Amino acid sequence: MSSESKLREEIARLSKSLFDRGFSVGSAGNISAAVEDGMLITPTNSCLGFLDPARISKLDGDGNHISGDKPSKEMFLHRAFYETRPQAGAVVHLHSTFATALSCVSDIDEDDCIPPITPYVVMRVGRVKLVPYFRPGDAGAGDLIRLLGGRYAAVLLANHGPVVSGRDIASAVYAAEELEETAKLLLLLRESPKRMLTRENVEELQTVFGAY
Ligand SMILES: O=C(CO)COP(=O)(O)O
Ligand SMILES: [Zn+2]
Repeated sequence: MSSESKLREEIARLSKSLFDRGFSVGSAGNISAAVEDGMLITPTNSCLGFLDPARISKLDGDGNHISGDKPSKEMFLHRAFYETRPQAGAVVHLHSTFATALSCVSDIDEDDCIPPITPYVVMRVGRVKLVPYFRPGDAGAGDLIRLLGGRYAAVLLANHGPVVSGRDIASAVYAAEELEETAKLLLLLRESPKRMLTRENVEELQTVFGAY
């Protein structure tokens, strides 16, 4: 099996895993992975639980649709990550419940909207930036992500949901899950006085495990 065929299978397998555990519902969300001559991305209006690997869309390096079903309308978000983060090999966009709930809260810190409450969010996701609301499929959100210059591996789209990049498809999926669980903790603890990780704690994690 070619490496692209394996990647197609991997996208379908991990997408189904996310769907089966309720990280995505209906036809929400999209997943992409970089390939040598462009990228693979889930088709628009497809359900992450029932992808046919052979029908996953392929775009060339300029974003032209070259094969498979019609690509996700959020291809702009995905391309913005690949263009600004050369280390990114995959991107996951979800409407996962708690991260999306947090994206609708009006008083979150735009520069650190998923603050580090436990170590794994530092180790797998890093600091998360809030991107203002755009209609789904509006290329403007991609333009804003490009303006961030690759400083964030993940962003939260206001009133919409997270977009998370990783070195490969498994890392991007794990990071999206970690972001969701952290959003859940933050909302569970919203009314409680909290002991957050300190700047020293975060720096130690970045030194030992690498910065995201
Ligand atoms: O999450 C989505 C829109 O933001 C789903 O869009 P697509 O079905 O075009 O991938
Ligand atoms: Zn969406």
